[in-house]
Amino acid sequence: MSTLESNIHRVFDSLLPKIIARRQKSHQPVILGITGLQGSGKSTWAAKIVQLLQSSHLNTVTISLDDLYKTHDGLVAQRNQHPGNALYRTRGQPGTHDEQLATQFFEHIRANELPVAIPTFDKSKFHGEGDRAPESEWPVITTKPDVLVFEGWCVGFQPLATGEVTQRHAQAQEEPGSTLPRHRLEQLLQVNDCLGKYCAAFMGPEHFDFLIHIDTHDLQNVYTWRLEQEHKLLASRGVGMSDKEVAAFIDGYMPGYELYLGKLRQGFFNEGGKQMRVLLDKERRVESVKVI
Ligand SMILES: Nc1ncnc2c1ncn2[C@@H]1O[C@H](COP(=O)(O)OP(=O)(O)OP(=O)(O)O)[C@@H](O)[C@H]1O
Repeated sequence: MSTLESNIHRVFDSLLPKIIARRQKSHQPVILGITGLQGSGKSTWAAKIVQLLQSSHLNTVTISLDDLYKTHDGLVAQRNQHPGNALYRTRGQPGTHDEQLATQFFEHIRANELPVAIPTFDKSKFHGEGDRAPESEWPVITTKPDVLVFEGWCVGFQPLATGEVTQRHAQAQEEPGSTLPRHRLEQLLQVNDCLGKYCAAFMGPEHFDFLIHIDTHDLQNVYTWRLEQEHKLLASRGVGMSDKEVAAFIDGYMPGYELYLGKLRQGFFNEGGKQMRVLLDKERRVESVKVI
């Protein structure tokens, strides 16, 4: 077993009894969130955790926040409505997902209203801009899930009060390296407002039972990981972003990290014991795991 696998096992082993206990208390599926920085391994962790849950005889389904994007038309409309907002130039930020689709999906899952189709987004459409896959291609859940694993880069983020965003934006003008000054305050507030709507509808602490947060001490590591990933892609497939494109891509996520990671690190839930903070070092080795 690789080191990564054994680390995932370690986290899983401590979470499993809690998941089973929660499952026995309610008919609703257990909702486990997995969140983490770009390239930190969210999808890898999610896939392995799903596999381990299945082998523990827990019927498990999974969805990524990436599958809940607006249609291509919706993404274009969002971009056109906010022409000056660089954060809406591509998909990714709160505001680029279909809140109604997400809300309905989670409501059906929670109410065990089957069958439920899992929304699917095809990133290859429109030269990589992506579009929702036709509904006929969505996988369908026909048996009651015990666990739903919901993975996404901004899962666990919670909106800040307007005054707090204003203050952080003002302070950041003096902070070398901060990406916040690259955006106007109202642009950050637009995203913050959408995040608030997501949390009220389907992504707030009350919508999850447990959360795994994959984090690191130094956000610069995110650039290193993504560069490595793209270099591997270039070597194996001959396609991939240039180093400059990678940096610009990651830059788009930094304002979110700068604004929302503080609260997530302190704790997503009001009560303790439900969040696991996995801290990775520069080589993506697990440095520590803390239950919050
Ligand atoms: N701990 C690790 N050590 C080395 N490589 C890793 C580790 N975790 C993941 N990887 C590799 O890094 C790449 C990105 O992993 P993965 O897609 O799981 O990350 P992600 O956080 O979901 O990324 P993204 O945010 O880009 O969707 C994959 O090629 C994966 O095999």
